[in-house]
Amino acid sequence: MPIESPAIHWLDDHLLLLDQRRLPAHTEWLDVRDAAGAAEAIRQMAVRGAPAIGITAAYGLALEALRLGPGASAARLKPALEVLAASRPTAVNLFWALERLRGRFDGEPGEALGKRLVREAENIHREDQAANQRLGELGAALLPPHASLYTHCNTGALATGGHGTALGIVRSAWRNGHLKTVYAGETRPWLQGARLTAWELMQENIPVTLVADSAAGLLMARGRIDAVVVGADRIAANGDTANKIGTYNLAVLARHHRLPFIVAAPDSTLDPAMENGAGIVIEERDGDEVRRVGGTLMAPDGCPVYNPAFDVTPAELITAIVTESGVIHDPDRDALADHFARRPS
Ligand SMILES: CSC[C@H]1O[C@H](OP(=O)(O)O)[C@H](O)[C@@H]1O
Repeated sequence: MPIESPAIHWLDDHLLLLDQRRLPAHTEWLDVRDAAGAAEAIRQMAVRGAPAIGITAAYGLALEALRLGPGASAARLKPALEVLAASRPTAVNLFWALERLRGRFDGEPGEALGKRLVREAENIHREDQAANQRLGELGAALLPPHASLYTHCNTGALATGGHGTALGIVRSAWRNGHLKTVYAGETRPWLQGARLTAWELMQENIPVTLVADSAAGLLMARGRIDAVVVGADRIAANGDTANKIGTYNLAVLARHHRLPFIVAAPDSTLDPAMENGAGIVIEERDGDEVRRVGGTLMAPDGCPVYNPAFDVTPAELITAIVTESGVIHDPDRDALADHFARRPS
């Protein structure tokens, strides 16, 4: 008998929505009823994007407490915490969300504990939606009218009520007339840009052109890009930023072409305990994600593969980091003003 709770409905909606998009069959519809199910949804990337991963982990832990019912206690939830924390290593939002729920363990155990955890998971979800709306507005305000943006990967928009982080900036810029078009990098090997960003922007009639990742340099060299906008999975205390593999390449290209490179992420992506990017764990994923495209083998079967899912962009290559708290890192603030002043009107 499924446990009736908002968490389940949300997870079903989220996973179902991915399923309804008829994305290349990456995931059959996952039936999430407990922490192990939520961890599998995160591991399989049925739910992906740093904020969405944190929200799903929170709901997964709450589901576990509901499943335990009168027997729910901090001790009995420990294995669930561990299986969720082990699902993916790079996005700090996952650990931040679990810590938020751990902070609600004290007090009456049992059903009351389950209710407290559902409430906290819902708070995290709601706060993230508001944060992404706010940071979208703040980021869009950095852009000149009719900016052409380059995006990489996707930014968990689905789980944050359609705002996302970099996509939050895109949506706000579109609404206030600061957006001409978006060039969405396909983002090999998982193709978040092709499968999610292009899909989401077309749903909202926001001008988007899908490009191979390797086209980014030509677009910048030909003056087709005004700024690069990306999300983040973990931002160290000095501003070094982990994001989808290929982000660092774009930051070097943007610097060479003197283009603003903007990172957009909620405060829950900040990791003040991490001094700099050297200590950020980079997830390595299965080689078949590179060997195969849509399930079809494109490389010799068994060919050795190195498949890091993230890289780290040094703070000095980042023009601005935007969170709901504002522009919190702008070592190169002049780059924005300088670039946009140079643009032909
Ligand atoms: C605001 S989403 C942040 C981040 O998450 C994505 O990684 P993945 O698709 O592997 O979960 C990507 O790095 C996004 O930029």
